[in-house]
Amino acid sequence: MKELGVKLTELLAISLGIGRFHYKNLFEEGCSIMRCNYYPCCQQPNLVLGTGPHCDPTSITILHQDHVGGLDVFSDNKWQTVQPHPHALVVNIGDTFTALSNGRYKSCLHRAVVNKFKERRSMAFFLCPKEDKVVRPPEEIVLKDGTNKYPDFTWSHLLEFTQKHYRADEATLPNFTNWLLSSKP
Ligand SMILES: O=C(O)CCC(=O)C(=O)O
Ligand SMILES: [Fe+2]
Repeated sequence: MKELGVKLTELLAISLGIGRFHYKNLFEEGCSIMRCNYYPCCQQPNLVLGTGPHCDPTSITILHQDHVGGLDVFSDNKWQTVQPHPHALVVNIGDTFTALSNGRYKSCLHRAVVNKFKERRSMAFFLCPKEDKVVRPPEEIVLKDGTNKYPDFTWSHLLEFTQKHYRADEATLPNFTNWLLSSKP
């Protein structure tokens, strides 16, 4: 999975007009995360969310959902179902890649809903940078954009923020930025 994730960063780098292997080093030695989600059936699915609305704080998520379905993404101002496909994986951009692309790639707001009749499983692979390496967009992009939209940070700091201080939601990145700037001496 990590190999696939790193390949995806190559495609993203090409699309940004920077060197294909620009992000390779950052991720190759990173300690990525695999999460297995289990959603039991629920008598009152309208009152419950399997996973509340959030953007993944990580860089790229590669998700496999079973045939039941329940993943929604927020797009064009509404929640839209991502239909499960047995031969397809879902790839989402996370907050760290938003920062790495100076905001050109937006992290994807999503959630998982439950249903009354069928339990559901999904597996999410989160590509993470090496913990102590600095997350910073490429110089070429910052020069073109005229500004660095986010302060430099390390994945270990964002991980700490989302594990100990803040439950990931749609505003993790701006809140993390404020936390980082206010906690710096
Ligand atoms: O179960 C799903 O489809 C989504 C899970 C998810 O968003 C996550 O694990 O971060
Ligand atoms: Fe997620």
